[in-house]
Amino acid sequence: MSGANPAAAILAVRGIGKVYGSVIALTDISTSVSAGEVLCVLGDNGAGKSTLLKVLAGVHPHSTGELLLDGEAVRFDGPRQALDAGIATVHQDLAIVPLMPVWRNFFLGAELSAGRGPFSRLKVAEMRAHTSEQLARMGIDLRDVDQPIGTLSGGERQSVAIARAIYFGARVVILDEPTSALGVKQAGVVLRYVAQARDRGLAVVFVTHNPHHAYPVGDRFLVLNRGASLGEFDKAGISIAELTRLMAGGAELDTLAREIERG
Ligand SMILES: Nc1ncnc2c1ncn2[C@@H]1O[C@H](COP(=O)(O)OP(=O)(O)OP(=O)(O)O)[C@@H](O)[C@H]1O
Repeated sequence: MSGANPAAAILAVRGIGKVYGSVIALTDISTSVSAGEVLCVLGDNGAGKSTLLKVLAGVHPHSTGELLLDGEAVRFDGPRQALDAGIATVHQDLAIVPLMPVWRNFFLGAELSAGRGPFSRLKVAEMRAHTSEQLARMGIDLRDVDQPIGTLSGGERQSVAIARAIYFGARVVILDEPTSALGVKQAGVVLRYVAQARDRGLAVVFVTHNPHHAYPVGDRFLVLNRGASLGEFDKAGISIAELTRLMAGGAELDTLAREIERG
């Protein structure tokens, strides 16, 4: 079913489970992602996608099973520790300051400066140049890195966030529904940069409920349903029609269609 090679994986989970009080959010999930690969995590509302993402990103500790980084079992104390280990998450609602220039947002919280204390000054020219260079490397063609980031399209903003994660040393990028609020064309923009990240050797975890966005860019597809795995598939092992049907709970939809058919 799946051609995953856990031995080569940067990040993996083995039999992971997560409970919130009495709510079982995940049971017995195993998967992995390697450099230069896109793992798509698919599922309907409440399937457990966000919970898996939070375990991978160090936001919530897992309740059972193992989280493996470069083959070693780890337990992150928080998202900072995961980030230091090279696991970056790009959230759907990006933490940006819309009125600030693109370059300022690119370096937000990690500004380059010279000197100390009251005499320190921001290295503005360098930050501008680095931003332009990094965006160009991702094939992101912005007219001007001085324009407020709020003037970019949603797809471009997500793409800048991906480029930023790579620049600051991510080996694994977790994308949390990056295309769900976007139209077809803008989603295409983001998918192109997901492929760029993969081609630059990153391990990408792409969380989505849209199989049409996942399929073109994914190498493997983990389908979740009510906290359990419905299976993990190589692209060669599943068609987009099958993936869509599996996600939507094919049999349930067929029954519904029969029920609401006109007599
Ligand atoms: N902090 C929490 N406390 C209690 N239950 C939670 C918590 N977070 C998630 N859950 C429950 O865990 C289950 C899985 O939720 P999760 O958010 O991971 O699903 P999801 O696939 O990301 O769904 P969606 O696409 O709607 O965001 C749900 O039943 C949800 O109600």
